[in-house]
Amino acid sequence: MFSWSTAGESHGPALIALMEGAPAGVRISSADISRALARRRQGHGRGARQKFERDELTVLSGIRHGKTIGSPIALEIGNSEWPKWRAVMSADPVDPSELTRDAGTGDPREIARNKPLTKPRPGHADLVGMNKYGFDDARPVLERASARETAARVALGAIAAAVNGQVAGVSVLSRVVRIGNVVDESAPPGPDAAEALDASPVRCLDPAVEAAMVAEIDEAKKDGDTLGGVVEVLVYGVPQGLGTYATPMGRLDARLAAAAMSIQSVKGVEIGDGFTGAGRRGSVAHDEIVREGALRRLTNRAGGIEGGMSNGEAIRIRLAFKPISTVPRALRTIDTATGEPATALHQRSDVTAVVPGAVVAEAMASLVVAQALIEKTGGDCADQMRESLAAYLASIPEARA
Ligand SMILES: Cc1cc2nc3c(=O)[nH]c(=O)nc-3n(C[C@H](O)[C@H](O)[C@H](O)COP(=O)(O)O)c2cc1C
Ligand SMILES: C=C(O[C@@H]1CC(C(=O)O)=C[C@@H](OP(=O)(O)O)[C@H]1O)C(=O)O
Repeated sequence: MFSWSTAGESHGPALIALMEGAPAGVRISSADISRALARRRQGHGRGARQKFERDELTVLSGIRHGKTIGSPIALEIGNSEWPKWRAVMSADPVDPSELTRDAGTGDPREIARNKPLTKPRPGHADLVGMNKYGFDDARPVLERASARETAARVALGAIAAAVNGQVAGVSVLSRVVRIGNVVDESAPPGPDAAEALDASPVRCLDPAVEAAMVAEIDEAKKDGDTLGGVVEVLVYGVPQGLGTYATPMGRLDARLAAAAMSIQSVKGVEIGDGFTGAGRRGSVAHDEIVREGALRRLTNRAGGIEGGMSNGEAIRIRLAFKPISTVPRALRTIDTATGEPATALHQRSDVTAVVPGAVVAEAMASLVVAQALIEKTGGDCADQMRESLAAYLASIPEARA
C-alpha cells in the first residue's frame, strides 16, 4: 500500500520525508529531488529566510544507483540554519542561561529568538494550538504548523511525479491565476509550458499580468501587508479510470481536494469549472462526447474527473490561498502571559505564499495520482505497472485511453 508522511519542525535540524509502497525501477536521483526543492524556494514575495537558508537533501534509503528499489524511501532535508536554533529547538533540556545568550553572533535578535512567544497571530495556528496542547509558548505550535514542512512534501512529490511520468506519461504543471486583485484570465496552458512558468517570478505567462502581479506584491510589502491568491494545477496524460465511485474516499476528486486543502493557508478548492459550473444549466455544464475517429470530449468543464474517476481529460484544480497571517502591520491580539491586549508577533515572513504554494500543490496532486495509479496497476514494479496499464487500456472498447 502506498503511503507517505513527514516529520520535522521549521527550525529543527532537519525535515524527514517517508514514502512506503513506491514501485521499484523508477528513475530518480537526488539531483532531481533537489531541483524540485529549489523550485519551491523561488517566487516573488518570499521572505528573507528563503535567501539564506538551504535545503540540504540526503537520501537515506529506498533509492539505489538512481532507481527506486521498492523499499521505504527516507529523505532528510537538513536545515542549514540549524546552528542558530540549536538551543531554542534542542531535543534535550538546556540550561536556561543558554536561552538568554546569543549564539556568538552578538546579534540581539539571537536572544529574542529564544523568548517565549505569547502574542498569538490571528489566522495562524498559535492560539488554538497553545490551548489544545497546553503550551504557554506558541513556539512548539508554529514550528510544526509552519509551511516549512512543505519542503518534505515537494521532495516526495518529485518521486511521485517520476512514477506517474515513467509509468503513464503523466505530466503536471501549475500556474498562478490570481494574486490579490490581479487576475490572469487566459486559458490553461498546455503541458509544454512548464519551463516558461518556472521562469516567471509569479508563475504567469502573460507579461502584462505578470508585471501587475509583481507590482501588487511590492505594494502590499511596502504597506506592511500580505496577499492571497489562486493557483491552478493541471495534470496531463492521466489515463481514464483512476479513483473510484465505489467508496466515498476512493473518489479521486475527494482525494485531490483533501490533499489540496491540507496545504497550509489553502481555504478553497475547485475541480474543473466547480463554482462557475454551479450557476449553469445542465445543458451547458457537461462535456459532450462525440466520435471523431476515437471518442472525444468537446469541452473539459469537469476538469478531467467524472464519478470520482479520471476520464482521460486533463485534471484541472484551483486552490484559493488566504493572505499570510504574519502581517507586518500587526493585528490585534492578546498577550497570553498577561491577558492584556497586544499586537500579534511578527519578526519576518513571506508577503504571499501563492507562488511557492503552486509548486506544493503540484506535489500534492502528483502524490494523489501516484497512489491511484499504483492501485489500478498493482504497483510493485514500474515495468509491470506499464504492462498492466497497457493491457487495461487495450481492454477499453473505444480505442481511447
Ligand atoms: C509556501 C508557504 C509559505 C508560507 N509562509 C508563511 C509565512 O511566511 N508566514 C506566515 O504567517 N504564514 C505562512 N504560510 C501560511 C501558514 O503556514 C498558515 O497560514 C498556518 O499554518 C495556519 O494554517 P491555515 O492557514 O491553513 O489555517 C505559508 C504557507 C505556504 C503554503
Ligand atoms: C521556511 C519556509 O517557510 C516559512 C513558512 C512560515 C509559516 O508560518 O508557514 C513562516 C516563515 O518562516 P519564518 O517565520 O521562520 O520566517 C516562512 O519562511 C519554507 O517554505 O521553507
